[in-house]
Amino acid sequence: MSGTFITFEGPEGAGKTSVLRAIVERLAPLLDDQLVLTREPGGKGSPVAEAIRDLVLDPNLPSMDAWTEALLYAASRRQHLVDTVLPALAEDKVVISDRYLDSSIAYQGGGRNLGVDAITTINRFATNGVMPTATVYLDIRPEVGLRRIQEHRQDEVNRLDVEALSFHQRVADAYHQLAEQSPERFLIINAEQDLATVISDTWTALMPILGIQD
Ligand SMILES: Nc1ncnc2c1ncn2[C@@H]1O[C@H](COP(=O)(O)OP(=O)(O)OP(=O)(O)O)[C@@H](O)[C@H]1O
Ligand SMILES: Cc1cn([C@H]2C[C@H](O)[C@@H](COP(=O)(O)O)O2)c(=O)[nH]c1=O
Repeated sequence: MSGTFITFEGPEGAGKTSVLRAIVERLAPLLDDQLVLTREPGGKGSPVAEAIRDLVLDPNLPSMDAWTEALLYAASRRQHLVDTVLPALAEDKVVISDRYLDSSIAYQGGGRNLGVDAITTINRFATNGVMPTATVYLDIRPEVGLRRIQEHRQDEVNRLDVEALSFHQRVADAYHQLAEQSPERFLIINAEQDLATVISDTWTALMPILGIQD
């Protein structure tokens, strides 16, 4: 792996989609075809991973065993790495992914109570230890993020959105633990600020990693 691998993480409604859109708009003219924007579960250029996404997020499925869910996320991740992330990094590109393995540790390890160690083990196996260069963490209290979604967005409700607040609190707690353990990788952004400030803070944090001068 030689390119730059940036991941965006956060609880529901943290603003990943909005912030990523703005960051990519600013980066695209600078990086041109050296920039790859993708997302998990699923991923750009990975039909198998996308098929797993449809399954794992389907709100109409009655229930799914938590370990099955964890394995499906890991399988989607594996396919996305092989199809999209690793080839781009081998060409020295900048890959930005909306979510990666920290999501599994937070949602399945924390939210579903499967434990951080077990989910880390499954994902080490799935990723062969490929870790992001840096991770932007949009830090928001779960109740604030969920309120944003309820107020502004009625579409695309997935199986995780509808979990209880206690689930989302465990997700946020697990993210905070990860950030504490890997301060060199996590760029923590206060996502409760107005959107323009969140975007500006994110840009400032990413510039040195991307070797860009303002
Ligand atoms: N800083 C902000 N302040 C107020 N509202 C915001 C802010 N950032 C995003 N929003 C609004 O909150 C809602 C959720 O934002 P967005 O879809 O970007 O978040 P997300 O993290 O991608 O959500 P999800 O976890 O559901 O994918 C949108 O309606 C968006 O306009
Ligand atoms: C990668 C990954 C994702 N999830 C959950 C988190 C979200 O509820 C959805 C993805 O939708 P979003 O638009 O990015 O918010 O999937 C998860 O539980 N585990 C994972 O590994």
